[in-house]
Amino acid sequence: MINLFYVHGSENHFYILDQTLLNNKLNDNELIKLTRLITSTDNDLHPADGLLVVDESSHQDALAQMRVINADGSEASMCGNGLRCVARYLANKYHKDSFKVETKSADLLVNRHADLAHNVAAFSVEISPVYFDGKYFPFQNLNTTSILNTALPQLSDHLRFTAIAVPNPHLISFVENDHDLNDTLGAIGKKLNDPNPYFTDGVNVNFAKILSRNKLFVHTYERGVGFTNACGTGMSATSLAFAINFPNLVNTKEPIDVYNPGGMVQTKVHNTPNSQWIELIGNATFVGKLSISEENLHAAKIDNINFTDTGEELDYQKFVDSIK
Ligand SMILES: N[C@@H](CCC[C@H](N)C(=O)O)C(=O)O
Repeated sequence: MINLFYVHGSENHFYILDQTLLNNKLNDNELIKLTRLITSTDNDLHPADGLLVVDESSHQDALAQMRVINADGSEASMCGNGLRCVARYLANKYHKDSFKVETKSADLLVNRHADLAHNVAAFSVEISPVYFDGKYFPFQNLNTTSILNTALPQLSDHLRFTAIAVPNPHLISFVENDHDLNDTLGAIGKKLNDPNPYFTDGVNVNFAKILSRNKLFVHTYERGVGFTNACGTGMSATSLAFAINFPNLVNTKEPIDVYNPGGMVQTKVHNTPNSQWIELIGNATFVGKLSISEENLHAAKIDNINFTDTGEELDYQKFVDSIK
């Protein structure tokens, strides 16, 4: 039997599959079918936004490789909440606290962090490379070549937007009321992730409320998923947009507290002319494991649900209560 680990960062849930444990690795079609199974709401599995696939890396510097398959079967170039969970998985497997993980665009540094609370393990992960260039998030028909605190009347009659790839694409807006934070976000997120003339590859859409100096609440409509409890790359890109668009409200020498519907993370923005990257610090919670035969993994089939709970979720919920 093979274990699929059920994990979350800020309640952004995934299953981790370690391909190195299999006699025969799943091919890409099988990975997509498995992702559709574990993200479907038509079964009794714990719900997830995607599959994190761990494999060997051919890069000299990297301990292992992580791939991210979204619920709709598309592959993302990065996942911040997922990388923290994979970092914890690899840290335990290889008895290391600091190492690099190969992702689609870069080998990223991860470090074990002090627990956030009793039994709430945490990791910090590098979010990079950062791009403002439209070639990393192709957009068209918006009558602009860059989106940096820019009004986009095609999308909204009152909001301004910033687009940043980290390196997956994010569109960000700072909003003032709950209607925009939820309903307008849902409408724009859906519009830009259905076939549309503006972002033809889709885009992750993050709406943020500024709570105070170095403090944000971020809500995300994810490409390939829909509304999510939290998006690690989204909170990182939004923190950078916060520092750029509201320099009087951000001290980049201090962490930014980023609250989200599933909890909170901290970000550290590194924004110098020569280097832009973000450090994302947050929980990496292992809720439990689902045991499944290798044959059923290949067939994307579950005969009976064999799930073992770790008990960590109870402690995570206590942590969330403590920050409310
Ligand atoms: N939840 C993730 C981002 C996952 C990828 C995204 N859906 C995309 O397609 O870019 C995170 O925590 O960063």
